Amino acid sequence: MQNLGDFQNIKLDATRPVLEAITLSCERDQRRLFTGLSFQLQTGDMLRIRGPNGSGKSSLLRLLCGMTQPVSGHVDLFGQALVRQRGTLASKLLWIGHAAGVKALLTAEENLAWLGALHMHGANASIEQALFAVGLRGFEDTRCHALSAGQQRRIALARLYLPDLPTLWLLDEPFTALDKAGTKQLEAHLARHCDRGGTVVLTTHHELSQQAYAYKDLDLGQYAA
Ligand SMILES: Nc1ncnc2c1ncn2[C@@H]1O[C@H](COP(=O)(O)OP(=O)(O)OP(=O)(O)O)[C@@H](O)[C@H]1O
Repeated sequence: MQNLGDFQNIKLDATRPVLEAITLSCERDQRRLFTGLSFQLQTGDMLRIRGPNGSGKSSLLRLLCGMTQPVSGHVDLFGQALVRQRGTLASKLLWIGHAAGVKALLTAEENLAWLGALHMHGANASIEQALFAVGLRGFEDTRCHALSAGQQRRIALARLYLPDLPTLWLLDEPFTALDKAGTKQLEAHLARHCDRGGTVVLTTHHELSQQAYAYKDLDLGQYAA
């Protein structure tokens, strides 16, 4: 079994953590990706997870939202073990995966209604406004197989503009396929969310603008064997 490295604790100032990783170790296909990873995130924190392809960024995000289990260690959410909150996770965190996840035969509006269904109910006006916010005005009724990769990504990201969202956002490669304007807009939206007391964890190869937000950095590549 290959050990790709140990982590140091990331010291993030804290009272009651929104999200806490406690000595997490992760394996995939009997291959050790990381060991002893610990950090805490508070309201207002933005954590960027970066590192080379295959270093375990998406795997870490999946641990943090309870989709997979660590080989050792655990994740706490709002001060309680995440595994004991399985039935209520949709109201506590929002995860957007690295694939756009849209259905080709559904329209932009239908896709967003479906993607947002875990967090909101009804409210067509909100769906329309969210699509407008990501620049898809006029594409509401277009089936997604007729949209570009960047436009499909924008549908997935439109979830971040729906009302009554959980405050903790876990985003896997959210900047993929976005143009410069879309990237800038998303950075500003994430910064605004944190300014309002939200918490964001994202994986990306993209260099975030330091001016947009004083984000924390976790470089998995530093720990690769
Ligand atoms: N579905 C899977 N089944 C088994 N192993 C997987 C699976 N997906 C990824 N892996 C392995 O887990 C390791 C980490 O993958 P992961 O997707 O977490 O990396 P990453 O840092 O997000 O990569 P990238 O920058 O390419 O998105 C890789 O070695 C990969 O081969």
